[in-house]
Amino acid sequence: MADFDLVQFDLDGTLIDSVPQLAEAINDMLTSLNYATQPLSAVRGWVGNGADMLVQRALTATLGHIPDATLQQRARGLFDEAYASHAHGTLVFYPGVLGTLERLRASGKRLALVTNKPYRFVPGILAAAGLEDYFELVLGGDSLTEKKPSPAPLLHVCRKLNVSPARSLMVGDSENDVLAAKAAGMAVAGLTYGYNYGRAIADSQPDWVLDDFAGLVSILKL
Ligand SMILES: O=C(O)COP(=O)(O)O
Ligand SMILES: [Mg+2]
Repeated sequence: MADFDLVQFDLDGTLIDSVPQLAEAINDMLTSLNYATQPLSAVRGWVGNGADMLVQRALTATLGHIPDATLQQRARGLFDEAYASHAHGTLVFYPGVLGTLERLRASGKRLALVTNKPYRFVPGILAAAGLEDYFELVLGGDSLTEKKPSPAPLLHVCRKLNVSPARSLMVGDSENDVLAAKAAGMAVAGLTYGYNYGRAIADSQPDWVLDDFAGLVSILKL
């Protein structure tokens, strides 16, 4: 494997456990619509394809069928309103994340963040987490016309930062991260502790399977 100059990180389920805040927002949305709330464990299985899909999956589980466009749009507005107030709630990093990011930064690795979360929520979350100065470029799921599993955002970062995909490593918890990286011609490390629709990340065959974020130190030969 090549040496890597650039590391692109996923956010939810990789750096922070954001399901508690997402579940609060989903349940505020459901309550506003006079539906019963959903358990955290269910919400965990719906994360990965951005806010529209999260809302659609929650409504589909509640109604027993896919919501019509009017309800979907109304629910998405309610979700956004609720998530804006919950997103910065007690943020929980996974073990090893802060120390490892600091070590990567100190070693001169270039770092970027590519999440499927709508961009408008991301700077506030990074600031609340104290991560606002770590990433040279931050993309949300709606920053470009395509989100992961499309390789487009990962390739966009490579182009903008002038680093070839072959010298870039993707780090994520979901098959969307692995598929995007493989399609971009990038190596990828998959973390086992995040959200992958309840499936094992190893099934997507990332180049490395890590139980612990600090495992990046040896992949990056620090
Ligand atoms: O918002 C999502 O669905 C997932 O976000 P992520 O890409 O940071 O894991
Ligand atoms: Mg993720």
